[in-house]
Amino acid sequence: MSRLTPMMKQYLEIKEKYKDHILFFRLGDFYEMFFEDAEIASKELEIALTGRDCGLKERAPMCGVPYHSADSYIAKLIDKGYKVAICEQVEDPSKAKGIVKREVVRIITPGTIIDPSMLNEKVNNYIMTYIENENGIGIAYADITTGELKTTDFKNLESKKKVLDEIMKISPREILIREDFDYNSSILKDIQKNYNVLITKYYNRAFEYKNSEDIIKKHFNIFSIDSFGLNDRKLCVIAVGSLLDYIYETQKVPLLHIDKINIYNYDKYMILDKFTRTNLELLETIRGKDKRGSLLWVLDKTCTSMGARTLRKWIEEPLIEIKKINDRLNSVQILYNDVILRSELRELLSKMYDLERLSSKIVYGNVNARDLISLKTSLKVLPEIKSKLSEKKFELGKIFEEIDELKDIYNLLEESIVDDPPLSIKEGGIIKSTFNEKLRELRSAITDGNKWIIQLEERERKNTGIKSLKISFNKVFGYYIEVTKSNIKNVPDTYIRKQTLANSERYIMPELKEIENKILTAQEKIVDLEYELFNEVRNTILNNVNRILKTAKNIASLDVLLSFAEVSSIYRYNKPKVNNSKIIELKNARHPVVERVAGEELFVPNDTLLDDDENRFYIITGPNMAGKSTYLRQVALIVLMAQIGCFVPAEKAVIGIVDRIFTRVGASDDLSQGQSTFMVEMSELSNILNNATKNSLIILDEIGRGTSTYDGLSIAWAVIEYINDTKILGSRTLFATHYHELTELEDRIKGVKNYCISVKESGDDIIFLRKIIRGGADKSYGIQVAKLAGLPKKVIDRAKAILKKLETNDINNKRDYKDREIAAINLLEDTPDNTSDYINEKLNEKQINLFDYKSSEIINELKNVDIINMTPMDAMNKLFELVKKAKAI
Ligand SMILES: Nc1ncnc2c1ncn2[C@@H]1O[C@H](COP(=O)(O)OP(=O)(O)OP(=O)(O)O)[C@@H](O)[C@H]1O
Repeated sequence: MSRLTPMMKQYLEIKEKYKDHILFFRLGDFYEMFFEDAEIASKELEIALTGRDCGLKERAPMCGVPYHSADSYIAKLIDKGYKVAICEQVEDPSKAKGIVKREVVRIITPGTIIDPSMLNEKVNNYIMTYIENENGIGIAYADITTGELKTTDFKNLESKKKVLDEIMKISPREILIREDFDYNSSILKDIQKNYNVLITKYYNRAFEYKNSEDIIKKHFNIFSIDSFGLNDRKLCVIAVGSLLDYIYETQKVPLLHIDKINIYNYDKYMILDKFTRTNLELLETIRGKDKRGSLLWVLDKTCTSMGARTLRKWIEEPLIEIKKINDRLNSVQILYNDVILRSELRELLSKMYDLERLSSKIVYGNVNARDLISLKTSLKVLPEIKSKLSEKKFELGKIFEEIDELKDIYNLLEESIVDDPPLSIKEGGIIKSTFNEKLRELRSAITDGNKWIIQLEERERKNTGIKSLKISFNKVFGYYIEVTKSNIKNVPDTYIRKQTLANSERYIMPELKEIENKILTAQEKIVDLEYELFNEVRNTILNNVNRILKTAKNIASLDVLLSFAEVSSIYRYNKPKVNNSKIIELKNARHPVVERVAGEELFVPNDTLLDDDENRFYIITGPNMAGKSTYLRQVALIVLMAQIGCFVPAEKAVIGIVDRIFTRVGASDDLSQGQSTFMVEMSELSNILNNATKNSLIILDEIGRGTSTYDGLSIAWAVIEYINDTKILGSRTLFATHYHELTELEDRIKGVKNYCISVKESGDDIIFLRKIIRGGADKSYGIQVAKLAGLPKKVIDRAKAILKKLETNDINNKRDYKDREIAAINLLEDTPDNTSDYINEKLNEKQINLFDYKSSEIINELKNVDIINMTPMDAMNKLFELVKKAKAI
C-alpha cells in the first residue's frame, strides 16, 4: 500500500477546492504544479515535466517555475484562458511544527491579473460585471491595480447599441454575469465576436440587490448607499456589489485602494463607436495594430506610466462640456507659454515611478524594500511640483489643490529604509539603525562581538606565540581558530580540534563560542525585528494608499497636460477656440500623423469651413491618391484633439463642439464574422444614420463602393439627402466619393458644397497638388495612379482603350444634354440585347440612318424633360426611352 506524503495530502485537499484552476503550490523558492496541472503547464509554458515521489505508486507528474519570475508564467497561462490559484506558505517554515501551513491566497483571472507586460504597455486591465433585466442594463468595472471603480446604467433597452459601444471602449478582459443569464442572446455575444474576452458565470446570489447593498456598505464602511448617490440606481448597485464580491473572493486582501464609486453618465463624453476609434487610428494603426502611426503616438510625450495610461483614456473620451475643455486648453496654454516651467515640471515628473503600480504592490503585500525606495524617490519631488503649480488657474489650479505632498510618508520612508536595500527582507540590512533603538542595540552587539573576536585573535597569537593564527567563520562550525601544521606543537590543551586540513588544523574554544552565540542571537533577532519594522512601515503606507492614488491621478493629468503643451510647441500647434456654435473653421490645417510621417515641410495644409447652414455638407471628389481620406480624417482628428484639450495642427481653429464623431471609411472586411464587405459597410452606415444627431460630425469615405455602380450611387444619393434633411439629422458631414454624379446635388440641396482635391496634368502623368478647392473634379485619373503604382504597360494601355470606349458610352460621365444623348445612342447601339438588334434590323430594313434623327427629334423632346431633378439612373432610362423612340420612327 502506498502512503501519501503529508505535503501531497495537503496539496490534494487544497486542489479539491480549486478544481477549475491551475494550482501554483509554493514549495521553497518555487511554485510547483502536479498531475494534470503540471501537464497543462508543461505544454503551455514549454517547461520540463518531471516527477516527484509523493508516496503514490508512481511518481506524480510535476513541473515548477521560480517564485521570483512567476508573474510572466502566470500571465501566459491567463492569456491562454486558464485561471490560476496561488497557494502560499502562510507560516514561517523555520517555526512550523511539522508541515508548513499553506493556503490559496489569491485567484488570478484575466480580469484580475496584475500583468507586468500590460503595465509596460501602459493600459488598464478591467474586470466588469454586466447585469441585464427588465429595467435596463447596468455595468460596473474596476482596475484592481489603480483601484478605479466605475459604474453606469442604461435605462432604456433600446440603447443596446450604446451599451455595446461603451463596453467596447472599456474593453474589459473579463465580464461577470449571473449563472443563469443566457448571454448568447445578449449583446455580450457581439462583444465576444469582436475581441477575446472571458465571460465568467458567477453565483446568482451575488447579483441580488440585498447582497450587493450589504457588500458596498461593508466595503466602504458606510451606513447608507445614498452617500454615493446610488439610491435610485439599482442596476448600478447590483453591478458594483457583485463586482466587489468577486474581487474579494479572488483577491483575498482588503481592497483599501478601491475607495470610491464613480457613477458616470456615458453621455458625458463624446461618443466614439468602435469603427470610428479604429478608422481614426486613435491608439493603433488599422493594418499593423501598431502604436507608431496613431494619434496616441504623436501626442505621447508623457514622462510617467500613469500619464501614458491617462492619455489613452483622454483620447478615447473627448469631453463635451465646454468649460472643462477650456480648463484643459487654458492649462495647456500656461504650460505652452512658460517653457521653463514646463521643462522643470517634466524633469521632476521623469523622476517619478509608477505610483499606481507601487500602490497595488502595497495593497497586495508583495512590496519589497526597493519598491519603497522607488516610492520615496517619487514622493521626494512632490513638494517641488506642487510649489511650481501654486497660484496657477484652471485645471492646473485643481491639480495644485489635490496634490498631497505626502510629507509624512516621505519622512517615514526616509527615516526607516536604507538607501540601497537588498531585494529580500531575509538578507537584513533594510531598516536604518537610527529608526529603532532596539535595532541599534542589536547591531552594536554584533559590532562589539566582531571587535572581541579581533581582540581574542590578538591575545591568542600573543599567548601561543603563533603569529599566523587566525580566527575565521564558516557556516558549518561558526567561528574557529586555524593553525598551520608547522605550529601545531604550540596549540594549548584548551583548544578543541574540529577539523584537519592538508596544511592546517581548525579548533574551537569555549570563549569563542560564547561570543559567537551572542553575535548569532543578535543577528537572528535583527532579522525578526527588521521584518516586524518593515511590516509596520508597510502598514502605515497601506493606510494612506488612497492619498497616494489620488495624488497619482493628479500627477497623471499634469503629465498629459504637459505632454500636450510639449507636442504643441514642438509641432507648432495652436490653441483652438471651442464654443457652442455649429461651426468648424480651420485655417491651414494639417493631419497630425501624416505630417509626421510624410515630413512637415512636404505636407500641404488645407482649410475647412463647416456650419449648419450653407456649408453643412462637403462632397469631396478628386483622383485616387489625391488626399481625400487624409483630409477627412484630418478634420475629425482636429475636432477630437480640441475636445480632449490639446492644441491643434492648424493656424486657426474654431470648433463648435460635436457630440459624436462617426466615420465610415474604406472597406474593412469582416469576413471572419460571416459578413461581406458590403454588408459591413451598410451596417456601419445604418449605425450612423440611426444614431447621429444635428451636433454630430460625420465622415463618409466612399460609401456604396462595394456594390454595383448604380446601386451604390443611388444609395449614396439617398444618404446625402437623408443626412442633409435638417428635420431628420442635419449633421455636419464630409463625404469623399468617386461618383462625380453626386456633385449635381450642390445645386439641389441647400448646405451641400462641392470640393475637390486638385491635381495637375503633366503629359500622360498627374501631379498631386493636395490642395482642396471649390468645385467638383472632372476626371478620376485612376489609370494614371495605377501607372504610378507600377502596373505593366500593357495593362495600362489596354485600360486606357477600354476607358475611352466606356467614356464615350457612359451617360453618367456626360455633363450636358447633348453629350448624354449621344452617349445614350451609342450605348444603345452597343447594347447586345435583342431589342437593339431588332431595332437596328428594322432601321436597316427601312434604310433609316439613326444619326439623321438624333439631333432634331430627340433634342426637341429632351428640352421638356426635367433632367436636373432626376436621379442619374432615371435620367439614363429616360434617354434610353427617347432614343428607342427615335429609332422606332
Ligand atoms: N495634404 C497633404 N500633403 C501632403 N501629402 C498628402 C496630403 N494629403 C495626402 N497626402 C499623401 O497622399 C497619400 C494618399 O492620400 P489619401 O489616401 O488621403 O488619398 P485618397 O484621395 O483618399 O485616395 P483614394 O481615393 O485612392 O482612397 C497619403 O498617404 C499621404 O501620404
